[in-house]
Amino acid sequence: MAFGQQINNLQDSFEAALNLSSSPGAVSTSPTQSFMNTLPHRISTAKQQKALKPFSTGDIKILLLENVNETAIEIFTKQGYQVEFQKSSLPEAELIEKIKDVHAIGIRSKTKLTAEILKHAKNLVVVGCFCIGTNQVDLDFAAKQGIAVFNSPFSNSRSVAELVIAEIITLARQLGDRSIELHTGTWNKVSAKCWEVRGKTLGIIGYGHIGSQLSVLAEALGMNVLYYDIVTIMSLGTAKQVSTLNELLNKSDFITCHVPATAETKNLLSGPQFAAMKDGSYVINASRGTVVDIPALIQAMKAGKIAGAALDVYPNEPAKNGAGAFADGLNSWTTDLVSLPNVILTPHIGGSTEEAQSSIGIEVATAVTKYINEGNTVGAVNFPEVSLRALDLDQDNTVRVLYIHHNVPGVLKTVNNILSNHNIEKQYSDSNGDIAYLMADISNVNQSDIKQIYDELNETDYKISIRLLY
Ligand SMILES: NC(=O)c1ccc[n+]([C@@H]2O[C@H](COP(=O)([O-])OP(=O)(O)OC[C@H]3O[C@@H](n4cnc5c(N)ncnc54)[C@H](O)[C@@H]3O)[C@@H](O)[C@H]2O)c1
Ligand SMILES: O=C(O)CC[C@@H](O)C(=O)O
Repeated sequence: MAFGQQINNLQDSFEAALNLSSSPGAVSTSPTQSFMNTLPHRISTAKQQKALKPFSTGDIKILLLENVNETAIEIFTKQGYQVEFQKSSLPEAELIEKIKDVHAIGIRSKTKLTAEILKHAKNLVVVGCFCIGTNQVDLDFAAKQGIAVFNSPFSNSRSVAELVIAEIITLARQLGDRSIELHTGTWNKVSAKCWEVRGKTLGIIGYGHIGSQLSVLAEALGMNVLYYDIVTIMSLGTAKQVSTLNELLNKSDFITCHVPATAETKNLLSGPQFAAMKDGSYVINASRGTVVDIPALIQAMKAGKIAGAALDVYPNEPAKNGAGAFADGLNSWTTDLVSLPNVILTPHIGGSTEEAQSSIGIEVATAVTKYINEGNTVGAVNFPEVSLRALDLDQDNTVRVLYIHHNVPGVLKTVNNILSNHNIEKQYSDSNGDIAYLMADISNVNQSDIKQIYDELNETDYKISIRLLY
């Protein structure tokens, strides 16, 4: 049979498989003519690594929201994916409409991918969070739907740490107030309650990527550094870990939060914690808006207990830029907060630098592309991390099986019964809680073998989704 004819038959059999399946990932398994037309060319370049494609790259639809960096757009466009780009996040109803149709979505911190929204995402294979935080995505629900989620764990850490350093000095010198006064014509040359930061103590809550980077910068300014974390972490420089949050609060002049949004960190700093701080201390939060109880902070500032605060994050944040967006309608305490002296308010820009955004764009877009094209989940935050070495370009009768399933006894036995009728070149499987993921390269298969493998896997119990790459 001529090669072109074989390819056409293979395409038909995949399209048939597609029509038979009802799994969430099934839409992604069928090659189309445009992809198939590129195959003879790719195969003729012997001894290079084979570029696996899930189906026609031109059919892959990616929705990028929240002004994701152009480096990501370039990477996706080079792959031939269809990219839709929006500067802001979308209202829920519009997001639900759009998400029904896409295979990948790229977001930052504002887009909430709740179970309610993800339920509509029948074709969605992967979410790219172009940021550090992933609390805006229902990670468990996504995993149960067979949707892998990737983020960028540290590309903007340095930017946040630098912002916090700037804020420490800004608060200590009341720079925000002096600047606002002078902008409105008031000359107010004062030194009362303005301090050097040298010799002061910085208390860092959460000594991860950002907290530890900040520790190094603060020591370079001559500050003493204490930190509190739920895990024991090696200190950098001469920083010291303390064993209780209260100890940190009692001993620090500046307290800064760098923890994720979790049930445990909700209102981590509230009335009792402000009361435990030294008189005249300063509070900084560039982590998540849930971590600091802002009405309690307002009270502590009004009582003169806290001398200043810098906030970059809020429980509710506007969906897009614009005048009037930050108001009592969004957070009821806004008027009270903005009227306090020595409060620095920034619109969630801790990670917003050219350097950070461009490297996040590259990092997350590359991870998403590798998952779409190769099934590689290294770096996924809700999936087991599995990777198989690439196929050689001349391995043209090989199919890569990606099988996402519930982690229950007996599944692998069933799956390997199906696969073991063929030559398994290599195979790797891992689990993460309830979700397990198997990658296998099966060689010497023809189109009817591939269709059979697909159909049989599709019938297995506990399957979540299947993709076949070749
Ligand atoms: N403002 C911004 O633009 C911006 C930018 C990047 C990250 N962030 C936020 O900052 C957070 C921290 O970022 P990171 O990269 O340093 O994260 P990380 O995961 O590297 O570090 C977080 C640290 O917090 C600790 N921790 C968790 N729960 C804790 C608790 N209850 N008490 C004390 N410590 C606790 C962890 O053990 C870990 O060491 C992110 O989760 C993200 O939400 C904000
Ligand atoms: O860019 C953003 O929207 C989020 C930045 C930051 O909070 C993060 O989690 O990386």
